[in-house]
Amino acid sequence: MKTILLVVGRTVEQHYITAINDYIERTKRYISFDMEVIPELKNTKSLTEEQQKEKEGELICKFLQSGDVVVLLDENGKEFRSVEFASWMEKKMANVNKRLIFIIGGPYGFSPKVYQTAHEKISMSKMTFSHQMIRLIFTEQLYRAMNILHGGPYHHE
Ligand SMILES: C[S@@+](CC[C@H](N)C(=O)[O-])C[C@H]1O[C@@H](n2cnc3c(N)ncnc32)[C@H](O)[C@@H]1O
Repeated sequence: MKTILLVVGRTVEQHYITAINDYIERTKRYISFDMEVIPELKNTKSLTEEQQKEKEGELICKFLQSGDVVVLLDENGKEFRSVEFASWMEKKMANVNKRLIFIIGGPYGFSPKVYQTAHEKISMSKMTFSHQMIRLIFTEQLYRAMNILHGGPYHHE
């Protein structure tokens, strides 16, 4: 199984880039994992929030292939403890043949079409984070999950 984190818009702040790449590299010790970036839209000032979400949604859907298992990161999704997320990942690793795609929305979230396409929604907290910050939170949790499954020393409880 290949695991992909699909995001909208490049990260420009160096402190996020360094930290996100660190967790991606650490996670790659355990699974095939990459972050794919859909370039940010141009001239968004002439678009309403709904139009921006629609256009971002079209680009997201274009990236998806049949057989993908699509999981949205969404404040209203299912919440896990870290050990529970590790077990959830373990099941996916056993059952998903091709690609497990986690998607982070743009600044205004997802279009209705993306919600319709998704198989599951996962929340990292009931609070809303920026679309940049959530990349770091998710990659850290994915690394933590892998470390838990391999009995590593990273997670304590
Ligand atoms: C700034 S938020 C968008 C908030 C927007 N109000 C909405 O309705 O989704 C940008 C993206 O970050 C992700 N995100 C933010 N907070 C999250 C959380 N607590 N759990 C999971 N994903 C989150 C989601 O993918 C969201 O689409």
